Amino acid sequence: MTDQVNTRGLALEFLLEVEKGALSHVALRGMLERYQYLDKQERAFLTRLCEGTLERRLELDAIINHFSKVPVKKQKPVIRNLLRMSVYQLKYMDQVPDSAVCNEAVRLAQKKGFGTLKGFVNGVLRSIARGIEEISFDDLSICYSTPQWIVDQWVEEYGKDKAVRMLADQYVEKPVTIRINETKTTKQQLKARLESEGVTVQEVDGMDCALAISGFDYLRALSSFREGLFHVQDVSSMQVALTAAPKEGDICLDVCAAPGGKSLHLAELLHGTGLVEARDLTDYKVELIQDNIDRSELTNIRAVCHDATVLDESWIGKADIVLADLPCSGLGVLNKKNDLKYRMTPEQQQELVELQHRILDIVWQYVKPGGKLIYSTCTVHKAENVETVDWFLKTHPFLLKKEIIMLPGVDKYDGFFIAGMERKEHD
Ligand SMILES: C[S@@+](CC[C@H](N)C(=O)[O-])C[C@H]1O[C@@H](n2cnc3c(N)ncnc32)[C@H](O)[C@@H]1O
Repeated sequence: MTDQVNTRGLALEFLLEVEKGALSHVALRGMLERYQYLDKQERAFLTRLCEGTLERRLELDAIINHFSKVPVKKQKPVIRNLLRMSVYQLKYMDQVPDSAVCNEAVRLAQKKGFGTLKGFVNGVLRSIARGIEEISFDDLSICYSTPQWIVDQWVEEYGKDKAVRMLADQYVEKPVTIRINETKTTKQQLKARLESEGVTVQEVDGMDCALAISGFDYLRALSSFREGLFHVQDVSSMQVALTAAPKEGDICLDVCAAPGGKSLHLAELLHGTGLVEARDLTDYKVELIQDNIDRSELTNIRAVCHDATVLDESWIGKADIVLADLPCSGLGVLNKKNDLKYRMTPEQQQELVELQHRILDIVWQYVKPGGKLIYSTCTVHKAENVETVDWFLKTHPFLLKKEIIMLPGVDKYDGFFIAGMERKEHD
């Protein structure tokens, strides 16, 4: 590693940006793109330090508060984030010697204009380095660094054993799964191509259209990705288009489609026939879908800007399949979105439930009699899943054909919910 101080300085910049409200995955991607000159090992160190410090924040703060006279909340943002990332290294990055962690933190404090607090940073970190093995926390919220209200909701909805497995799953390292674009390549060809690009490739049990990849630097550096030979998608998300099971010639409408993973999957399953209209709320989101369509070179799909809460009379009774993969609290994918848990609130969850009801109340009208409505979310919150479906079925002319509930850490892949419903022939 050429310059760890620089790498740590970048991690500190990232943490400050996120504290000011930036989305962590956007900020991290932006930084890795700006600093492409970093070598693979430095990028891995930086990614781990940024993501790890964020995802363990509540635990790190509890450790700092145990050893520091000034509580985290009262510290200057630069100092508290510097301490958090240093404690993360002390606790979770065994390859970094404790003395290096303390020395680099002191140097960084000075470099950032906090020379007067060098003694404080050094004192707190050296006490933590000496005492870290002796402190532990019983509280699930601190142990798994997850806000108390989420812990309470999961224990109430799933019981303590499952809730603990769901909490622990946030920290399990998983390979990236990809869906093969079978209109452009085969599994064997793609496997060989990825291996020639230095990627480690594994089969995914029971999923012929998927592979698990690891050991690559970043996706856009792979020509196989730029050529649209695959799409990054979790195995749970792949179940959505598989549940929809489109027949050749079907007309499909995805009402909340960006960045387009499930729409593209539907279009691929149609083998060049039929149509998928992939909609989202803003021009920016529609551009994301369009980029993915361009990369995949599929011709039976188009991206359109439309607000799903507004009825489009021209589509009433026209769709064989309507996909409603709706905005949700995302609590099934905390493994991938490491700071979402701090941003979500019970009030926002309630607003999302209301939005889901509003959208479903409009979009069911696009389904032909006998056609399918697929409702899905990437959360485990029952009010957004089974309870929304119960409400929908009581008030709309549909039958439930299939319900899939996947819990992180309990089932093998991301937490996800899918309800496959069929419109009755007569309302
Ligand atoms: C769960 S994501 C969809 C993921 C997508 N189906 C995929 O597989 O790539 C939900 C999407 O709903 C969009 N959205 C939110 N409110 C909307 C609205 N009123 N109308 C249309 N789209 C909306 C968001 O912009 C977001 O892209």
